[in-house]
Amino acid sequence: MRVVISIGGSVLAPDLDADRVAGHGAAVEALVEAGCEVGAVVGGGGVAREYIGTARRLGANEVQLDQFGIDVTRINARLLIAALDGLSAPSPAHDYEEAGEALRRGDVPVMGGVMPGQTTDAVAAALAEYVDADLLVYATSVDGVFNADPDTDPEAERHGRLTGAELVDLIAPMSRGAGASAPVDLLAAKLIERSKMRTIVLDGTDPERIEAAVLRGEHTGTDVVPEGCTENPDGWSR
Ligand SMILES: Nc1ncnc2c1ncn2[C@@H]1O[C@H](COP(=O)(O)OP(=O)(O)O)[C@@H](O)[C@H]1O
Ligand SMILES: O=c1ccn([C@@H]2O[C@H](COP(=O)(O)OP(=O)(O)O)[C@@H](O)[C@H]2O)c(=O)[nH]1
Repeated sequence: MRVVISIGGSVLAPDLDADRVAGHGAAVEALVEAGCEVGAVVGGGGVAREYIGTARRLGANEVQLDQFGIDVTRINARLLIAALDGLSAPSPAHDYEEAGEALRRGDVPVMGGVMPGQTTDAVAAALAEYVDADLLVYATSVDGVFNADPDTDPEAERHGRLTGAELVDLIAPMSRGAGASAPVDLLAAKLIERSKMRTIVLDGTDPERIEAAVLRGEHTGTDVVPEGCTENPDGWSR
């Protein structure tokens, strides 16, 4: 199975704790040992937001702010590379072609951001489409896609299963306005719909959950499945 894992910055490096990063590296290694081809995309988290906040106060424009974010995602990607112990290329891939070449060589490509105007959610969706992945996993800070923000609404209910089109419809209103927060961004949702990519959104704070979802189909988050998919094979629906 070929899988792309998107690890949010808030999940991988909220505090630059080495053990946490090592845990995510170990999860990727376990997937490779189990026979998966793995690509990883890493986000910027709170550190990126701090840089962006400071640079905004200094008068930087939105594209410049995104460049700060991209730089932080790439530094976080280097942290994951350090934890992968030679399993990956030595530096984060700059684009999808470089990542695809690494995958063909048998390495684990690790990416951060690539261009202003999007987030690493979209990078992960594009990489998954580019390498024709079987599965895309968003390891984020919330356990799936809810009908309201679970961080602020205790009544929020999780969607267990969505189609790509339903994901786009849910995310679109969340994405209006600066600073809007959503479990995946709108461009990512559109790429998932277009590519019909099987996708899981889950709480990845414990990296073993990522392993369980990929290897055994066990998770409590949200499955995004192609339109009309009714199958319930091993490791898919719960
Ligand atoms: N309907 C929703 N379902 C799930 N999460 C939501 C929703 N609306 C807003 N969110 C927010 O989306 C955020 C996604 O995680 P985020 O902190 O951006 O992590 P990451 O570092 O993985 O990108 C969470 O803070 C969550 O509160
Ligand atoms: O291809 C990319 C990826 C990231 N970013 C910038 O980097 C920030 C941090 O990335 P992301 O939001 O994916 O991090 P996460 O929320 O996963 O920690 C984003 O808000 C954008 O400003 C960007 O401009 N282009």
